[in-house]
Amino acid sequence: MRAKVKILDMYSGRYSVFINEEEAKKAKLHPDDLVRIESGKKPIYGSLVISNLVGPGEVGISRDILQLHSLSEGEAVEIAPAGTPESVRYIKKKMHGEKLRKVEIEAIVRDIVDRKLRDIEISSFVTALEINGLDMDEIAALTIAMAETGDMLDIDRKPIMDVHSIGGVPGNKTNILVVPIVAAAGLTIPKTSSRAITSAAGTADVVEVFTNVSFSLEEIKRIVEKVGACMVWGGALNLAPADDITIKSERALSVDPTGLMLASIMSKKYAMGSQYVLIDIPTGKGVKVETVEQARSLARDFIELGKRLGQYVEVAITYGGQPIGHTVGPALEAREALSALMTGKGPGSLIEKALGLAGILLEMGGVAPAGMGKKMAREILESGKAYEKMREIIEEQGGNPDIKPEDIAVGDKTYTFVAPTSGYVTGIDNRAITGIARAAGAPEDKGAGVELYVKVGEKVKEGDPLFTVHAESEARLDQAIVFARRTEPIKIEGMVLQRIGNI
Ligand SMILES: O=P(O)(O)OC[C@H]1O[C@H](OP(=O)(O)O)[C@H](O)[C@@H]1O
Ligand SMILES: O=c1cc[nH]c(=O)[nH]1
Repeated sequence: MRAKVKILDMYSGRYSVFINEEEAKKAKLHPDDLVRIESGKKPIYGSLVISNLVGPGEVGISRDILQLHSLSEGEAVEIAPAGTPESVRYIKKKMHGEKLRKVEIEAIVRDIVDRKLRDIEISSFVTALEINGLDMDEIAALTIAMAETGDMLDIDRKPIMDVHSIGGVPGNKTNILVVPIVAAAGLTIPKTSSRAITSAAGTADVVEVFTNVSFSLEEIKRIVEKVGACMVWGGALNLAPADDITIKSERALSVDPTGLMLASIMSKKYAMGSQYVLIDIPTGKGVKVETVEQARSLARDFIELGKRLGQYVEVAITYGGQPIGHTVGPALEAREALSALMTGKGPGSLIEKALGLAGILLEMGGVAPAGMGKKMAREILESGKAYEKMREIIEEQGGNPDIKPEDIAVGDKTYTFVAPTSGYVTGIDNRAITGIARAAGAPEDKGAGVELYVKVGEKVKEGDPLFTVHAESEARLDQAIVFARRTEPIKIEGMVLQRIGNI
């Protein structure tokens, strides 16, 4: 059918194409059908919404589509049902546990990027990967397809360093310290991050509290050539564009299938032209990797994948048994990271992890002798050079370099949980802490999150504050309180752990 474009002032979070009820009946189109819009340029695919927001002879376009395609009000286009793409058959193959061929993986990725696959099909792909996994041939094919369906950064500098965490541990604002330390040592580090996947705050969500994170590739190039570093959101660029689309399904399901995680991380590194990559694998109870053996096996996969992509990869297995630092949630984490950069001091878990990772990168990049990287990283942090570099990054990315931790607003609806008994903190449940922060509204509500007053091993007295939940609305705060009461986020025990009766 022929129709005139009507731009609808809305974002639906997907490619939505609106058609009037009468027109849909005539054209035998049904809600959520995949339709193709032909305008003489690249065809656009979207899911059908039947609505009287548009009149007969009109096709409504949500603003999501206009982010990557140019269509103008009143433009004449042709709408047709698109039919099920062949790649759905390949997704079903993976559902049944079969190995996918390179061409099949390429077809899935292309169809994700072209929006020929709808949310339900993408979620099915993510679920099939969570259950049946991918072998290294499939992972390498997926990584290259994800990178090559997008743009590639070409910076004329050497060496190009990069760091990426597989995430999962709450409060992991570590790379916000690592990047400026490494750049202050003169190395180039164009860092891209994703938004939260399973956590309450991805690095991109936290950095966005200080400054912009959405840039074009040309802008990134300019920023990196000027200050040697950036801290940007991968999803804003047309860089491995399938990544951010699959992450939406992963976030909704709170899963991060291993093969997809490897491809997600390494496709972004490949597209940024990174030559030396450090991967952080937080390991411990309640995170993505629970044992050191599993972490070693995943480390080998990252190193092998790096070899196939021509990248030198090292891996740090880090302690992830409890949250990093004392804050969880974008604004709270931004405060803690900024304060650590300004003063060179902060919670041991944050400072030691950041210095450890930065030290490895300084050695990998050849600016610190073997074994001396951490010491050099500490000097850079404590001398204020890392903070100066952070100010430059914030400014180049359009933020206020003079921002202070206390300028950052956190959710003013609060509730503090106290110790029900005296004893020792014997465990902090990572999943429960993330769940509370997410129930409070993080990462979308930047001020939402959890502030922890105790860490494992500390002694507490009955009534001592354990943690405060921050939210931006009373309703969200209530949800977080209910969630917290259903779980046991902080375990307190005396020296007698259990009493076994004589029965
Ligand atoms: O913890 P979850 O949300 O599962 O993982 C996502 C986070 O992990 C990575 O961290 P970084 O950018 O290397 O610091 C991602 O980029 C993202 O910020
Ligand atoms: O960028 C990231 C980080 C963790 N897991 C992913 O899938 N991507």
